Amino acid sequence: MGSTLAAALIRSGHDPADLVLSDRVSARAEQVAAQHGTRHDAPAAAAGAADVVVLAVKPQDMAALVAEIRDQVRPDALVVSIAAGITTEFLERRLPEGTSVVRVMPNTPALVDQGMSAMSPGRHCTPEQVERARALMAHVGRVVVLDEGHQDAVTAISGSGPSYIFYVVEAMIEAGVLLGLPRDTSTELVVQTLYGAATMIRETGTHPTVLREQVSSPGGTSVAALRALEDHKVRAAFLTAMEAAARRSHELSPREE
Ligand SMILES: NC(=O)C1=CN([C@@H]2O[C@H](COP(=O)(O)OP(=O)(O)OC[C@H]3O[C@@H](n4cnc5c(N)ncnc54)[C@H](OP(=O)(O)O)[C@@H]3O)[C@@H](O)[C@H]2O)C=CC1
Ligand SMILES: O=C(O)[C@@H]1CCC=N1
Repeated sequence: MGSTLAAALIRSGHDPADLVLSDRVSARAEQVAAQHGTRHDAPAAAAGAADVVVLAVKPQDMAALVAEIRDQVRPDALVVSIAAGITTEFLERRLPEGTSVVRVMPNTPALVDQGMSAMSPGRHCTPEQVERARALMAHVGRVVVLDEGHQDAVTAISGSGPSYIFYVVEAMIEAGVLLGLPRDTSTELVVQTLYGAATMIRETGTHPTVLREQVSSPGGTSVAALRALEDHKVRAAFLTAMEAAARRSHELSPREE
């Protein structure tokens, strides 16, 4: 996710020379930096040189990373975390008093500038810093600012969301193959159907229920399929799945000693 954001910043016109990438494995940072023409450095040195520090490690690695960089973070720096489950309070307690922190949940469609990010500012952020973080994420798609209490739900819906969509796409492609279509034809049919349906929702502003009803001719094929989905409790499965994701996001918040 970190390299996706770096690539997007460069696409949007940021000078690669202004970006410094880091990874636990320095050869990996070096390789990604070479790919994008950015600089790379050890985490503490990179943080010390930055006016915006983006933390993009797994939640389980966050405490160790923050301990590594805390003495180098500039007093006027803005620290942006994209980690699931890591609260602004967790970061504020570990960074020097008064450090400005923003929690952001992005998603992988940022890779094609169609990301969805939800951001929640910490206690010390000024309105200008909130705007700066918003502008940063706006380079890779849409941004909403919301209360941090909603971040586990956001993680379940838009953060992890692409994985469910890809799963449904996989299943539909497989169904096409089962019905005798060549795999590449099935893939093209499914991908364009997904793209078309998503564009319709966005461009018409019509509720998905109405759009679904428009496809479903009385006594026809769509209702036959939708009936089977209801029989298999697919709607309930989605609700349960997203509750599980939100619960997991909450579990990833390390307990304070
Ligand atoms: N993938 C996604 O769709 C999304 C991910 N996120 C969040 O983004 C974060 C990263 O996720 P993702 O990109 O999937 O994870 P990855 O494991 O692919 O990337 C994290 C990278 O950080 C490195 N790392 C770990 N500890 C340190 C350290 N102390 N200093 C420097 N680098 C370190 C890891 O090294 P190593 O492999 O050796 O551990 C790894 O290369 C997570 O917190 C996740 O919740 C948020 C939204 C969407
Ligand atoms: O699966 C995960 O934990 C991360 C957070 C949101 C999307 N991917």
